[in-house]
Amino acid sequence: MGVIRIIKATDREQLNSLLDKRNEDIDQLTARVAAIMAEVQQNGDAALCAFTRRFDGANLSTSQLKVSPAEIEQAYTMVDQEVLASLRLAKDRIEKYHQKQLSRSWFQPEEDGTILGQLILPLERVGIYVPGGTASYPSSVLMNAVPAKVAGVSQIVMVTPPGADGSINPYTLVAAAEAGVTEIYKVGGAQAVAALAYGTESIRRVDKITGPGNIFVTLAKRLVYGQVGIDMLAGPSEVLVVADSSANPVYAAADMLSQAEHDRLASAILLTHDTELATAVSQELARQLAELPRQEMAREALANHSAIVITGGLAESLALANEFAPEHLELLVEQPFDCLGQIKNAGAVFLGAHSPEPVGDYLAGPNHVLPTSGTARFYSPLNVDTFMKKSSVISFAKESLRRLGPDIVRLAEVEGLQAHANAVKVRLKEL
Ligand SMILES: NC(=O)c1ccc[n+]([C@@H]2O[C@H](COP(=O)([O-])OP(=O)(O)OC[C@H]3O[C@@H](n4cnc5c(N)ncnc54)[C@H](O)[C@@H]3O)[C@@H](O)[C@H]2O)c1
Ligand SMILES: N[C@H](CO)Cc1c[nH]c[nH+]1
Ligand SMILES: [Zn+2]
Repeated sequence: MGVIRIIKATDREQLNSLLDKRNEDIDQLTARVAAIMAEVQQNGDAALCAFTRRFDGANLSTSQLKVSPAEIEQAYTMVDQEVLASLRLAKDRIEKYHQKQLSRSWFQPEEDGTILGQLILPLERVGIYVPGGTASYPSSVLMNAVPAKVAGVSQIVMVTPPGADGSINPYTLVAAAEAGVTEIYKVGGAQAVAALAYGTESIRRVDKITGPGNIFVTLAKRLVYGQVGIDMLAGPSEVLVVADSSANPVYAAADMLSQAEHDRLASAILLTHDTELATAVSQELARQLAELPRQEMAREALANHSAIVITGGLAESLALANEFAPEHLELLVEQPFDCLGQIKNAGAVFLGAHSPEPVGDYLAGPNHVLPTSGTARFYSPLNVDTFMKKSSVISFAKESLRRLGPDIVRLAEVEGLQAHANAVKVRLKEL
């Protein structure tokens, strides 16, 4: 038995267990997450400090939850200048890409003077979750804060778990300063999501929570949805590689491991009709895995949430990819653009041998906060619209009401809503 199982696409039972497993853990953990959130709702900052001690090992007083300007200044003295330049390059590319998404309010006049339109406005106060449990994620700071800034959000509140010494990774802090984050709090997990949703003594509640995180963060966002807005469910990372005989097994394995190393619950799947490639990728995975610092985590992800699936051909691989609706879909095939028209469900699609998934994680430009667990069936990547909301605008001219009023009255009466009809009738009498 290798580091990953090889199954046949005709083995529906195995395939279903792979698909269902994604929700198994979710059901088991929801109660635990709900209990954490109830505690924050009742005890505010004191609960935040207690959970931060328990889960992150950091002993913070309530007055230390908020990152001070001095801590940000100190972070700038600690970072490598080359990395800072790379962060700035990434920020620029992400900003340029997201500027293309910005929609503006519009107004459409009609001939008789009626004006219809849409106000498109930024949200006022958003909370961005930046993961920080087992790795640090300055890239996720940029992916959240840059589109928020492009949208025109004035208050961008960041939460991220501290290390055991109570500090935040300096690159995370510097990325936040570069991207225009306005408040930063040292708290992570479900407790941070609860604080953003309900508010505590030191964290004022927000209008919407965005950002990725582990299963605890993702379930917490699901629980507060409705009380606040959320972007999507962006949980443990996933990559699904569709490969034909032209694919390089070294590349396929490296790309699968790039996501497997995120989390024990991460998933890396290869769909191919070439059995020789399947064997070569399996061997490569074992070889490359042995050299990774986070091999323990990646090994678990490969063993429990991943597979190589042998399909009957490229068409079947693509159909199955749509069924998985993965966060990241890589097309390691000879003619990737020929496949694009058949893709229905994927957070992001990476075409060809020179588009490994980490290109998108860091600086291609598109957002790396993407839907997981099959939710790419209905969710989109984080984008500028996530940080905006719309109001319809209706200014009816006298002539429009005279002409269309009788239709409104008929439609209201057929619904049995006489008061609605009357609001038009009292005016029609005078027109
Ligand atoms: N889908 C996306 O767009 C995307 C993007 C980047 C990262 N990710 C994912 O983000 C995640 C980052 O995970 P992470 O763990 O490193 O950081 P994280 O910040 O998401 O989670 C760390 C927090 O989890 C909580 N936690 C840990 N164990 C707990 C337990 N037993 N009970 C209750 N709470 C507990 C703690 O509060 C801790 O502070 C990974 O799953 C990665 O794949 C997803
Ligand atoms: N692959 C992650 C999204 O699932 C994003 C990320 C950030 N840093 C590295 N990777
Ligand atoms: Zn990644």
